[in-house]
Amino acid sequence: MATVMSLVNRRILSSAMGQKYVAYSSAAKAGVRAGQALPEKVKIVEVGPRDGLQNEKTIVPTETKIHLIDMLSATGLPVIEATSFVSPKWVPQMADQVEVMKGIGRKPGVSYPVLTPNLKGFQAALKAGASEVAIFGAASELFSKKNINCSVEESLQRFEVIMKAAKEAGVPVRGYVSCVLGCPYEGKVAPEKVAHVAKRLYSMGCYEISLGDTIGVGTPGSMIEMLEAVSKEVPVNALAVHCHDTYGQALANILIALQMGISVVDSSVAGLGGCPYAQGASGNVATEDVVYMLHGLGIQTGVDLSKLMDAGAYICRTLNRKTSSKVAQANCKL
Ligand SMILES: CC(C)(COP(=O)([O-])OP(=O)([O-])OC[C@H]1O[C@@H](n2cnc3c(N)ncnc32)[C@H](O)[C@@H]1OP(=O)([O-])[O-])[C@@H](O)C(=O)NCCC(=O)NCCSC(=O)C[C@@](C)(O)CC(=O)[O-]
Repeated sequence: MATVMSLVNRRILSSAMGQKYVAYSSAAKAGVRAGQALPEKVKIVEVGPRDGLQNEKTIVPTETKIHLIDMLSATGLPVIEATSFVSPKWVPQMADQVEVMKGIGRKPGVSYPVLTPNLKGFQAALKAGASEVAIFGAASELFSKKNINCSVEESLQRFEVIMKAAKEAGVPVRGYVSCVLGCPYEGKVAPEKVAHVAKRLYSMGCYEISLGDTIGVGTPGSMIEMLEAVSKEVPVNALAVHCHDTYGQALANILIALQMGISVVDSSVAGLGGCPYAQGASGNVATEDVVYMLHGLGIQTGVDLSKLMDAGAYICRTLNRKTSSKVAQANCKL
């Protein structure tokens, strides 16, 4: 942690002095190599409207979802995951996916991907006007079974079918790997398993692979180990991290990922969320907290933090819940 703190201090100092920052890390054992620069820019993938809301117990009105997405569109976020085309029997909260896609005001330059577990979901997404989709696999057999009712291998075969249809339709596809740092049913997950699934998704044509710490159990140590294994199989510039914050490790894990060359971070406004098939998992890391940290490091995101906090305050007020964002709490926007 001392290394990370001095890294942060040096970044702030050197960015204040207008110099190009270079992080000299002593964590070489862990693969954080001396001389590795932090990225100048980070792309934030906002997953609140999908990952955040999918776990809400009471059905959120469609207009609320649309208003949230429209508010997020005004913040400068480049990607907002809007909904998912999954079975309404499995995730009733996402049953209004078509209305959400029809109702949102799409801002030019912003991408609104949706989750598609199978060809049926992909076709419905296309019909509803989705111009980007995401397929979602797992590094754990039991989680795959609980989440999408098939084995990891079967899921990859299903995804090949989606990829073929997506290529024909000219739709870019993002790939998720869940349980990269631990599984609610199997416990520890070997980094090699994560690397295997990530490689398969990348080889079939996903332009980006998002590595999900679904239950937020990872630490900087396990994150480094996992990223070392995955980056042997998938170029680091095609990787993203997707950290839940159950154990309060998400920002530290993200900082490690940045040090290792990753420049795409998933997060959820107000820290909304959790996976319905990962009991006990808390929400994603709050987007407000990620933006605050990145801007503090002198890294550009293009996101207006104040507008983002307005969006977070809106959804928390509407759902009558407390924000999980420390930054929002500190700024008393609620
Ligand atoms: C994959 C299935 C569908 C398999 O579920 P299944 O029951 O095996 O599917 P099936 O093919 O046997 O079909 C059963 C019924 O579902 C219907 N169906 C089938 N497919 C669809 C579809 N696409 N859209 C709408 N309906 C669909 C189908 O038509 C049929 O309807 P019925 O004849 O009984 O009336 C199901 O397991 C499912 O929907 N799972 C989704 C679970 C989910 O959304 N989980 C949360 C997202 S993943 C996540 O949060 C993790 C992530 C990405 O954030 C990263 C991280 O944090 O790790």
